[in-house]
Amino acid sequence: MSSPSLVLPEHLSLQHHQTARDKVVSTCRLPAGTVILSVRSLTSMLLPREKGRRCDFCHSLAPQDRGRLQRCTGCASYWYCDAKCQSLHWRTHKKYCKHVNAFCAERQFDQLESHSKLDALLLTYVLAELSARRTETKEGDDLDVLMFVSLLPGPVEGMDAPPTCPLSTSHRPVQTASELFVRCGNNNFSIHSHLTTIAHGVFPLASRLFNHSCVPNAVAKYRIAHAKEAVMEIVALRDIVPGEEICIPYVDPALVETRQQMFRFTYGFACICPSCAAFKRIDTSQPAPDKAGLESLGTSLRKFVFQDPRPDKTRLPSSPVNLETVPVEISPIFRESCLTSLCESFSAFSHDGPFESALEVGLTILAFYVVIYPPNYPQIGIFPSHFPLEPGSFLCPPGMHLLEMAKTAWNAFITMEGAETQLSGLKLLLQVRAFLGLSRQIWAVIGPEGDEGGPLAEIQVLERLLSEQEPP
Ligand SMILES: C[S@@+](CC[C@H](N)C(=O)[O-])C[C@H]1O[C@@H](n2cnc3c(N)ncnc32)[C@H](O)[C@@H]1O
Repeated sequence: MSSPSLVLPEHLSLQHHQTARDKVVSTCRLPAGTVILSVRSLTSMLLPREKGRRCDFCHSLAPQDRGRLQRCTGCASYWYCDAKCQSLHWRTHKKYCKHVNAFCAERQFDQLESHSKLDALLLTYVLAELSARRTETKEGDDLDVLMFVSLLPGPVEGMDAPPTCPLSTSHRPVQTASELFVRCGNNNFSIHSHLTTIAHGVFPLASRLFNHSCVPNAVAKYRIAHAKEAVMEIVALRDIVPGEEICIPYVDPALVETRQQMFRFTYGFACICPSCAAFKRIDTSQPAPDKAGLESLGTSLRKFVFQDPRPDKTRLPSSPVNLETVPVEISPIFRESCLTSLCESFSAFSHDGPFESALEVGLTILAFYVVIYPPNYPQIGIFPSHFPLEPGSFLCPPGMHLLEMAKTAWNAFITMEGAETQLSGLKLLLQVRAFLGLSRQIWAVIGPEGDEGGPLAEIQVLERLLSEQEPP
């Protein structure tokens, strides 16, 4: 399918890519924090666990000051902030409102696996959106639709499209459900708020432009606002030089083992980057390290990354460290099961104590992230109960690791027993300040995203508490 002509902002240009058709490069220097592109979704779909908590149109949380969300009286299965969001959604929702409950109750839908149910609903929404646009334009497809149907198909070509909900419309899209379905899997983004996935969305221009990198120089964030469709913003993580390709991560780079499968099965390519090549040095046919092995690898990793493994001596490295530079004897710690155990321990210790153990394990996780993620990556915390992941989704709650470390050091400080010295208290306060400072630096680059509040608001609260402890 030929591509519609692209009108790009002046700071971007499209060039040929050896295997991924095209790539987008910067035409000038783009400083860290630049919003490189801002685009609205063609369509988006709330995840089932968010239904009734968030508006089906704008995805905002139920407003606390205005009480509960309002239900669609037609199907009673879609919820809105108010009449404004409902009427904005009605242009597409009216096409399946009458049929959606019966469709979801049918055996054919009910027997699908949960990821296929999501595919079926997303495909229904794409069909409803295309049909609404045909009704509105009467002249054929608009640029967004042409862009979507010109996207590279994923590796599901030849696979049957899932069943879709019948639509009430006299303007059916000209494209078949299969033609659209093969472009949904590899061109579908997880919309997140404070790093928690809340919805999936299709953003054709972003899909057309950005290839994947395991060490990306940009990331996608989302702006959610009442009565507006979700907006994706692509933000530069570091200064990008003229002529440099701009890439985003399609999967969480911390998934060093499963990311290869996701590239192959969801996106249809094999990643040959240096980080993926370095992972091949690890013999995954061997059992993963046991508890004692993990502890000793953790100490070695902290020593390698921070020079001094003691929590109060932590300094981030001045020169870049990455998977390629990690000594091969430490590299088994990058097995995914190790990260899961570390995160489980951190979660338990930082909740119930002992906080010193939480800080030690937390530092090992931080060392892991410093190796895996590029600078200013919003340090995604890991939540082990989210395994196994849906393809293409990111590891999400409980939020940014550095902020969790600051909170843990704060909790250690406020629960200190009388016998502990003033010096220990001072050391803990220094740690709170150091972790908060690093966290603030990252969020200053990323900027506001998702719902109101979030990490920036939490940082402010902790900064205030900290200032009350310090002499004026
Ligand atoms: C969202 S599209 C990227 C846009 C694409 N460059 C274009 O010209 O339309 C995703 C597809 O691009 C290809 N792709 C993206 N990143 C890649 C990479 N790092 N290496 C090889 N292929 C890649 C894969 O075929 C993938 O399914």
